[in-house]
Amino acid sequence: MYFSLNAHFASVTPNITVALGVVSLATAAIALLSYWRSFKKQSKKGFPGPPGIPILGNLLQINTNTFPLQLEQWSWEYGPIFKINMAGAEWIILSDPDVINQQLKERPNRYSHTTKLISVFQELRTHGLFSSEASDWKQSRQWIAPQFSPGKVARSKSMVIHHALLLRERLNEHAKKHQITYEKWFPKGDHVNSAVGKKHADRVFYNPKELSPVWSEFSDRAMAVIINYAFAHGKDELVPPDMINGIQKVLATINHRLMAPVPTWRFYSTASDRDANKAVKLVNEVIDDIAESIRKDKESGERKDEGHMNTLLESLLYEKVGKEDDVEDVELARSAEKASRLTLEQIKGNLIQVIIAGFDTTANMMNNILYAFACNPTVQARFHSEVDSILRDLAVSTSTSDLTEFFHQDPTVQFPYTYGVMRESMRLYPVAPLQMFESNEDTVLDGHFMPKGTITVHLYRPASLRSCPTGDPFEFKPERWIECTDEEKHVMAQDAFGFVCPRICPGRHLATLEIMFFLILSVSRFNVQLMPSPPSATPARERVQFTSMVEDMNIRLVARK
Ligand code: HEM
Repeated sequence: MYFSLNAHFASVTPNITVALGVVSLATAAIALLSYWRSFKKQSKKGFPGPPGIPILGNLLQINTNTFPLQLEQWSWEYGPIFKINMAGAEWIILSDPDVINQQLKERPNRYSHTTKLISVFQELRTHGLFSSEASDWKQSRQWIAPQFSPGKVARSKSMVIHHALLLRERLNEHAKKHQITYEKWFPKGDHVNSAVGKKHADRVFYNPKELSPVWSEFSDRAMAVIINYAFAHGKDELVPPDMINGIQKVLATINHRLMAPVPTWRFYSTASDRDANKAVKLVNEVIDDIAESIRKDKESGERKDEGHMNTLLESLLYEKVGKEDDVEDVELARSAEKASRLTLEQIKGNLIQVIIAGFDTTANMMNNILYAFACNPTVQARFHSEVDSILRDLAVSTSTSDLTEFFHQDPTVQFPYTYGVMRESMRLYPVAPLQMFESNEDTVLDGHFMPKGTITVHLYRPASLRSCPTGDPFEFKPERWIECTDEEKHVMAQDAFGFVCPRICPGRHLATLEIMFFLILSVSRFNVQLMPSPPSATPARERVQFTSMVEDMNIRLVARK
């Protein structure tokens, strides 16, 4: 019986299979056709946007490492408001400064960071100001922002100068290595002559991997500055050397998770997931130890002298800071008072986040400035001459105290051209070129309905270029920052640290001080040059992870006499 049934099926199955196959193919074809029609119809109405393919839309045209550049190219083609289709979800891409400003002002009620970004930080126990929203954000912002006021940052001058001098030493080592590489690649004199006539003469070499990259030096110094500022200054002995490396791993894991299409770490942990968790645990333990040590200092009355740079953690753990007649000090005291209502857990999450937000951005900015110098030798020469003429003998000084005494003024005022270089690099090579937001309610944009949950991407560079109030917006001209009016400066500067909105970067004064000292005291001692490269060389290009930077720069440092 069993057999006969099988046999019966065997005899009718081919006919049924063919019929079913034809029906399913026809159904699929009809479904695809109607999807394609509705897709075409959708593309016609509403905002313009690049054509995509059925079902996936523009998804396959997006490369996770270079997508800001891709979106920017489209923004020039399709205008300041356009849309892309990400596998059925419509994303709105903005480079209209007014619309961007309006949306930023409407945070956190109407727009917020994407749910994915928030969960990535929460799952790694690094949740804090940057990843929080609404009242959570307000509470953190109230005690963190005053801790980065210009006055408090100015007290860290000596510490930053110390790291700028260390950076100079490290860059000198790179310059020596670059010289060796240069002489190997382009040998002169006897070597070339002796190679003439040889059958397989190997006179010129090129392998960019041999050029020692300098980014890690900027990253190490920027990390050291922010860790010192946050909690480590004066307590260095409590910071294990592997902590810095660990924090870099945490950032790499955050990058990876933000880009990952599937949250695999929720199901199984890879070695890098485990490393990141270990690193977060270690930072937490270090902060615990330092907090305990501060508490003991406080009990034993060993509070540091006035003028001493209190770390962020120290300021928070002393209930009262500074003099009552100083507005900034009163703000700091209020900030400490607000923080005293938080648990150490909440403070720790924020400290880790401040480090993450502060080191990569600054290091990448330094990297991009070097590239700008290499591409603009005339700008570089003018920068050298400004630093040489103002610093004179101090240009080669290695004394932190002499230099701290010299820099009693704001370096952005003392060195206006160098400040212009920094701002111009931020304008043309921004490290935070875009941000993504999710709408928390149904909205209407330019007459178009956007349902709750729509993703909006802000493209800051084309927005800033579109609204540039000075001439030649695509050219690298630091002098525009000196020659412009205050109003023009305000328009040009608004994008780099997060437009003018309540969430403007609280670390901007520290980042500016750091970049200025790194440029004046370290980079000014070198000529940054593009290494000659063959036509087949990979061109320099911006790539984004958590933040963006120029890669494949192929530069060398030549120590100045
Ligand atoms: C060149 C260096 C830097 C650049 C270009 C930069 C840029 C930005 C931008 C564009 C935002 C706005 C994000 C938003 O709108 O949600 C931001 C926020 C933030 N930045 Fe920076 N930043 C830099 C350095 C720093 C430093 C040194 C610190 C450390 C103190 C820091 C800490 C933060 C924090 C905590 C936030 C979140 C603020 C909030 O959501 O209220 N940044 N930064």
